[in-house]
Amino acid sequence: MKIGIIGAGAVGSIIAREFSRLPENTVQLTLMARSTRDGFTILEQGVKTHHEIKVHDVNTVTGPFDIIFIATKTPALSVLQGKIRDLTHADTEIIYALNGMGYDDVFNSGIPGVVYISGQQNDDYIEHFVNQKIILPEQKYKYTDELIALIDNNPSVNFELLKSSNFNKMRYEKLLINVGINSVTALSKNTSKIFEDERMVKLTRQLLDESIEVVNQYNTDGIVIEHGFTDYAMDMYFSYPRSMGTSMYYDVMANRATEFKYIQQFIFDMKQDHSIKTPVLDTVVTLLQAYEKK
Ligand SMILES: NC(=O)C1=CN([C@@H]2O[C@H](COP(=O)(O)OP(=O)(O)OC[C@H]3O[C@@H](n4cnc5c(N)ncnc54)[C@H](OP(=O)(O)O)[C@@H]3O)[C@@H](O)[C@H]2O)C=CC1
Ligand SMILES: O=C(CO)[C@H](O)[C@H](O)COP(=O)(O)O
Repeated sequence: MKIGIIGAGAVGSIIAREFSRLPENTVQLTLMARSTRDGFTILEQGVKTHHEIKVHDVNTVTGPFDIIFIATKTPALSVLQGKIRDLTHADTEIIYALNGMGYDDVFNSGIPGVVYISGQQNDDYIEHFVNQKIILPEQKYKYTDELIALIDNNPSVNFELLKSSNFNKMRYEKLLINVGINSVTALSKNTSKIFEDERMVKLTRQLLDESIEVVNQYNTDGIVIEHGFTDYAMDMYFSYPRSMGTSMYYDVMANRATEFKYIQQFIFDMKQDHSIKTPVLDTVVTLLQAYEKK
């Protein structure tokens, strides 16, 4: 089976590191990014390890692959639209290893994923904080089912690639997790340290409460997010290392475009009338929109 991973940052490198432990006679792996390099270094629990997994310039690669993981940032999706034809065949399964919602139709055979991998790409190494898990919708997959079986039968691969019949709810929950922490870390330009401040906790809770209300009132998937989800999300944030940022925080710190269009803006756009007052969400979206104006 031929697997391509586009994106060799915090998420793509962890996927590549784990899948590279699958037997070569079952999986041929190609890791791609915007530029070529001979490998990458991951810092985990204070230890740096170099992995000699070649990163190819995506523009020099031709497929076709049976499975492609897209682990870029969402602004790259439009750039990849032209390239993807060279990398796929009629049955290629394209898995979005991305945060956010609203981009599923960019590729015809796109499969959404809920990504729980937390890390940060620095200049010469990638810091991995917690989790290595991707959840997919419960359905039959020609190639991905085979990959899941290979992972399950290889104890050296420490990666959870799961299917869940509860996928739609999990996806909204991950979106809400990102709306909460990504907004406040990006806009304060600070890491999870901000949750030492009671006012930041209160603000984040209000943002989550408003966003949950929007999701519950307007989603068309029959999803109900329990109001206790705010406590669950806050407990998750409190458990993060204080030095851990979010992908949106790192984007803002590096003065890059953010993924707000498919995260905060997606929830904001769900509102079809003014029956729900969402002052914190509205302010967050306005500030992130203003940040994008270059
Ligand atoms: N970081 C995190 O903790 C988490 C991130 N996510 C989500 O996962 C996705 C990936 O995030 P993350 O790994 O942090 O991102 P990074 O910024 O660390 O890495 C992005 C990678 O995509 C590559 N890339 C960007 N544009 C293109 C392009 N046009 N063609 C080919 N490659 C491209 C970059 O290439 P190059 O290296 O050459 O610059 C880089 O390797 C995002 O949607 C993010 O929100 C989800 C959960 C956690
Ligand atoms: O859920 C996570 C940890 O696994 C996320 O990494 C965390 O909530 C921050 O968001 P991002 O996905 O943008 O890094």
